[in-house]
Amino acid sequence: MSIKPIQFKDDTLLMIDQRLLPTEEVWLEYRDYRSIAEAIKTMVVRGAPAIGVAAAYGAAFGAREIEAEDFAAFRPRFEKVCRVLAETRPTAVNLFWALERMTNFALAHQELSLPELRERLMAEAHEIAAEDERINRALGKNGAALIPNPARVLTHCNAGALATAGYGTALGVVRAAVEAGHELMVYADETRPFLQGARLTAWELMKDRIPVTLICDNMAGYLMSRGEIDCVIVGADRIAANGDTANKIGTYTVAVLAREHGIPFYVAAPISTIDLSLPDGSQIPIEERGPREVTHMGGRQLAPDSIGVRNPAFDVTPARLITAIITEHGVVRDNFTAGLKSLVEQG
Ligand SMILES: CSC[C@H]1O[C@H](OP(=O)(O)O)[C@H](O)[C@@H]1O
Repeated sequence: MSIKPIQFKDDTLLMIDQRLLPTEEVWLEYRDYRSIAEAIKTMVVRGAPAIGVAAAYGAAFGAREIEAEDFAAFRPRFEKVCRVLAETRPTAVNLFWALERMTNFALAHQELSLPELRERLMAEAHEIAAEDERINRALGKNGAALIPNPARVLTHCNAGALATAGYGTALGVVRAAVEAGHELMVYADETRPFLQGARLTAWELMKDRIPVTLICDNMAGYLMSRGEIDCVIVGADRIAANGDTANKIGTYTVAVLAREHGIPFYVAAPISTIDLSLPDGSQIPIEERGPREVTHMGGRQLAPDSIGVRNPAFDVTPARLITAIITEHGVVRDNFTAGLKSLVEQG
């Protein structure tokens, strides 16, 4: 049973602190939108779908903090809550998808009393969380059919249960393949600088007793050249209308290597990660994070003081390097523009 990194108990949001895994399993408690926004920004909670779920809960808690006579007075204050949450991280479109859904829900129910609206908004956040896990299981089943049996699967970053409300997207495909009886093992890229692969993917797969081997990011090409990788599967933070995909920094590098070696490269993501408003990936905002993630590891300084640092947290893999995009509504193999539009319109 895969972990649920976001839980709601006794009117409190509990989120596992993903900055401390794998050595410390610390659950933090949240009851206000500003602390939830800080948790997203500092990557206590991370992963596109999980960020969306956390933002939905942030909006619901924010609504509870608003004292207003009527909806007309409530609305601008609720929109401010959503703005604070929207300003946390720019790349994962799930964040904005969730906030838009919460805003539209409030507008559609503005005739309710404010106490009732507040409760219904919290219920909507619960629904978004519950839907996410159901979506991941459907996505996993759609993707499992693509995984060879046996298979050595390379992943990058963490698109697992820890990156969602449960089960995972890329790792949801891995879990579904295992549940379908596939014999497989996973090579997990460590994924510098935040080490989601080493710290999170390795940890959650070992908890689920799925064979996993950790590699440094610069080892993937060597293993591919020796025929030791059968397919690659990654998550996504934003997929443009033509299939260009933003994902964790280093994903593009893996995709180029996979193409060079004739290895299938799969992207697994829910429909809420598809952004049809962007015709291609050139306009996807790429988050730049602080230098300390690069210059320090575990509190130890790795580079000279005042060294110049770049730290883009994502890159964009062009659709031409992607074999298929796996969603809960089905798999798109080529002509991504038409295929993705059709999947999104299935609603
Ligand atoms: C299903 S998670 C999608 C995506 O989010 C991660 O980014 P971050 O850890 O910075 O939130 C990574 O790119 C995953 O592939």
